[in-house]
Amino acid sequence: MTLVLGAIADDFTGATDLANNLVRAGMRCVQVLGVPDASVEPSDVDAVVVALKSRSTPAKEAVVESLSALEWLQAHGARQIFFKYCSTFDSTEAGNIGPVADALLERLASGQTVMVPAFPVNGRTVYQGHLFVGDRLLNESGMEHHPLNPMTDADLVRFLGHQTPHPVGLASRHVLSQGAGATRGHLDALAERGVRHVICDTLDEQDLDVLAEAVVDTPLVTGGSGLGQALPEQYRRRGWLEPVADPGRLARATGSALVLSGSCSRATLSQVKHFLEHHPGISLDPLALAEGDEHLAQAQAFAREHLAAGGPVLVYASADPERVKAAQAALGVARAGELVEHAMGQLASRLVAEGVGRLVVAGGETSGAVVSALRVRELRIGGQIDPGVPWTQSPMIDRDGVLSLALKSGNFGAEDFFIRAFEVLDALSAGESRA
Ligand SMILES: Nc1ncnc2c1ncn2[C@@H]1O[C@H](COP(=O)(O)OP(=O)(O)OP(=O)(O)O)[C@@H](O)[C@H]1O
Ligand SMILES: O=C(O)[C@@H](O)C(=O)CO
Repeated sequence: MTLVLGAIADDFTGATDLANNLVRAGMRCVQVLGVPDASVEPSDVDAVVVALKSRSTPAKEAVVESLSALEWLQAHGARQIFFKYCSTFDSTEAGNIGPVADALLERLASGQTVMVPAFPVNGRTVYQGHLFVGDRLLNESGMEHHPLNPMTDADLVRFLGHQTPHPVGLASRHVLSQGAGATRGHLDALAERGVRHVICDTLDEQDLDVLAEAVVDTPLVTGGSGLGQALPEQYRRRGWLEPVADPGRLARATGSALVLSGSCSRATLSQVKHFLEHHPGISLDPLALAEGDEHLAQAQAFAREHLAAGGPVLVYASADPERVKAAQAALGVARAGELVEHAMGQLASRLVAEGVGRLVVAGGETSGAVVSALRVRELRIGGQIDPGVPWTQSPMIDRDGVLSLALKSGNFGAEDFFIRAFEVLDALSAGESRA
């Protein structure tokens, strides 16, 4: 089977976000977790999104994994490659976006790629190369407190310049406003001057359409999921896609309802607060996790009791910046994160074994830890809960039935997300397959 699009996502929620937009724009798409074996054949799909957990790993590891994903996607004929990173450009100065993009370009023998992080429906826009979250610059949006990759510079041309030895350029709104032809011409002119990475301004969906038309024939595109919502129309115009009746249909969801939250992003903190006003929840503290198994056992017992009473129930490590900093000062940044992620993975596998069948996970790294612990290999994408977050399903590993999973990016979703997600799932599995 020849793929139209092969995507490599640097975290699991980001992969789901992109897959969601591709499905909503009419592509048949599957999300695989990790690089599949060479023998795995994608069938009846136009796109595969390979979800990696490479956002916060050392750059060399991220490059090796991304190239291995590329090899698999190329072996299945992908016409275009999409490197998906966060709409808030999450990475450290020594981080992975530049090195991975450079390595992919080299392997694809291509001289240039666009960088389009914007996702306007979720308030991520780029103007004069500066990334905004709503009406705030990235570095004043709360992202400056991110536990793993605090974002302290909104100027993406400058920031990416720290991550690549190659020149970084800009396609400004002024250029985009002249249409796809002018934008293509601008990119070509930059390429002639050796500009390898082009940060693209994007204010709205129309800008995404212009960009998609300008780059549909380039071997590599990079960005957030916004570009993924615009590319399928360009593929259709080229006759590469068949019409699909309902690419987001899900099976009936069963089992009890659990929320695991390891995200400390602003949106998640308000979702945790809102959930706790209506349903039971228990917090996990990395300092207590470091002392032994007792703390995790208590959380598990609490969740089990409330799941038996009907659920939904929440287990959360989500904490405000001061508490996160205190844990990191005592344990180190990596160790604090690992303790929480390990605990979330353990809870997920134990509680799913006991009957949880509907699971919401908040946070990309947290989602990576949870789906790895659950040994989930592939996700079918269903209807959307909020922009960027669909319900997905995977076969249960050790028994019959399906596990319904919603992997929520830290800053996505309305305040009532953790509660409404289960209502949306009920509606989806009652036969209304699109939210
Ligand atoms: N109380 C805490 N103290 C220190 N670290 C924590 C705490 N709670 C969670 N963490 C860690 O913070 C990190 C949060 O990253 P994660 O990717 O899960 O969320 P996010 O960044 O909000 O989501 P996304 O990447 O989807 O935007 C994880 O490594 C998690 O283990
Ligand atoms: O692009 C986004 O904001 C999300 O899909 C994401 O990557 C968060 O982890």
